[in-house]
Amino acid sequence: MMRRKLVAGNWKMNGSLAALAELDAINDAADGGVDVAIAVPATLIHPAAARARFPIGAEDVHGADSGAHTGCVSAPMVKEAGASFSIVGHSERRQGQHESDADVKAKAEALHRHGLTAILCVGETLEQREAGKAEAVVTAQLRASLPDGASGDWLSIAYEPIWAIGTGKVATVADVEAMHAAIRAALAEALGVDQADSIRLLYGGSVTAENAAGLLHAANVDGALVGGASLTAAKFVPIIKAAG
Ligand SMILES: O=C[C@H](O)COP(=O)(O)O
Repeated sequence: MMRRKLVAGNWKMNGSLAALAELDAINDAADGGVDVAIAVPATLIHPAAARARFPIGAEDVHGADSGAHTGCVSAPMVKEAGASFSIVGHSERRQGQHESDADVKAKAEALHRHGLTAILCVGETLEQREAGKAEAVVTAQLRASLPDGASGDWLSIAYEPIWAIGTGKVATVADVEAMHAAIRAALAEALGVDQADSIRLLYGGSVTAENAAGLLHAANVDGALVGGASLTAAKFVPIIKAAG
């Protein structure tokens, strides 16, 4: 199956109204044969969506639609603001905000309920990798957080080894290919081969213009989830071009 490449940015807790000027140059690069998307802080979704000609998303949503959840935003809220997708299960939320696999599953299902798409993140710690448990940890995480009705129409999976995030340490192409093959096999077991083949698998963790081409054209790699290098057009546009 031909899966279009997706280069997604994640601004994390960075950016400002002034930073939205970066979107103008990204608009031009986003007109090619590669899907481009950027997740921004909740406060920037509305102005970013007005300025971008590609999908703008949230970095997280709550699993419920509304209620007593101080500080959280829901899928219908980010949709109203202009988001068409959200990241869920980023390790910075699994670790920093103690989110469980069940939480992540509920968040993804909330997005689907409201017609939004999801990028669901999984990844192992350095300790787990060094203990030889990386594939077991990641596939268990995936199975437990996989939403009901999972399909490539609305779901992508991002493999983000935690030790590679923001560290400048990149997984080798061989390691990424091995993990993505394990993820694809786990998806096939859960969903059947056809559904599993429809789901895009992104790699995230210190992706830059320099290493993007090798990673993006590796087997079973259908795109990238880019943190630091998505903050400026100068760094992000070459990654989009490397995917093409
Ligand atoms: O969501 C993006 C990832 O956490 C990767 O971040 P990074 O590119 O800054 O390493």
